[in-house]
Amino acid sequence: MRVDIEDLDVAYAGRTVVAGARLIAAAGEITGLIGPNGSGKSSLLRTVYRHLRPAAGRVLLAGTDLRRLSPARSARHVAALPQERSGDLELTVREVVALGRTPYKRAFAADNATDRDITARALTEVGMADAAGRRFTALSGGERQRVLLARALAQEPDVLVLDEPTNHLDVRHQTDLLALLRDRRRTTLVSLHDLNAAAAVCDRLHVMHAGSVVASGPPREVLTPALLAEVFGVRAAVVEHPLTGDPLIAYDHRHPGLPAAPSRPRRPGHVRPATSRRGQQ
Ligand SMILES: Nc1ncnc2c1ncn2[C@@H]1O[C@H](COP(=O)(O)OP(=O)(O)OP(=O)(O)O)[C@@H](O)[C@H]1O
Repeated sequence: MRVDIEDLDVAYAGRTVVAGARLIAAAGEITGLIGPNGSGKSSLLRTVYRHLRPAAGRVLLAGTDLRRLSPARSARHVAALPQERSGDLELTVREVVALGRTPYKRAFAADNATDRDITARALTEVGMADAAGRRFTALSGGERQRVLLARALAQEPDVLVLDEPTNHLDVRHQTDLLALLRDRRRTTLVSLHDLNAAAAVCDRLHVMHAGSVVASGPPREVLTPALLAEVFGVRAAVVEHPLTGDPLIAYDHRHPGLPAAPSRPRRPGHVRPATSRRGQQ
């Protein structure tokens, strides 16, 4: 199910932090959002999982304005792993994951056999089946992250929205999570700080800077030394990953960052404009 973000503004108490963002998350593709701290990635994602209302513009789900759907209906289509954490849930791991079934149930209805199967499968997929009976609050940060991903998977959404899903995860679990996303092949909108992970897993990337989408395209076209310098202020070489052939960014960690980029960078000429629809469904 395709997601269109059209001329989106997001504001907090009248302060605009995302301005005129346009992008498409094509059906069945993994669409990555990258950008420096504070560039607006979470704010944009919050409008897709309806934590925030757009100040202007629209989010379309398969052509329908999200705001025309009831919360329960949109929750059957869109599930999120947000940054704002429900950290104090006094529930077991299994109960937290079962919350993903809520949009399919009448108020206060108990889980049926299908709900229990889907919950168990989601826990297995994230490698947390053995922890099903533990208290959620007793888990480590990375374990909580995986349980909350299982909750989103149990929601059986058409669209997964993941805000920094690899936060807290060790390298093995990062790799497993990214493989899971690739295998599931559903429409996924994901923000990532790890640009090498983004290069490996995303079909298309959108780069945010100071509230605007400044470049869009396949990772190979977007992740260039010039863009990394201009948007992220780092010196880096982009080489070919010796095992996978994906772009691999080799950062120069020996020297401080480059001089601060202007808040509205020039759109790099070699990157396809953000509004391009070529190759999208
Ligand atoms: N709840 C909020 N209330 C007020 N301002 C906010 C809120 N959340 C974010 N902001 C501001 O909005 C701007 C964009 O923040 P946002 O969290 O969307 O960026 P981000 O790209 O996700 O950053 P990061 O990479 O650090 O997670 C920042 O200036 C931030 O301070």
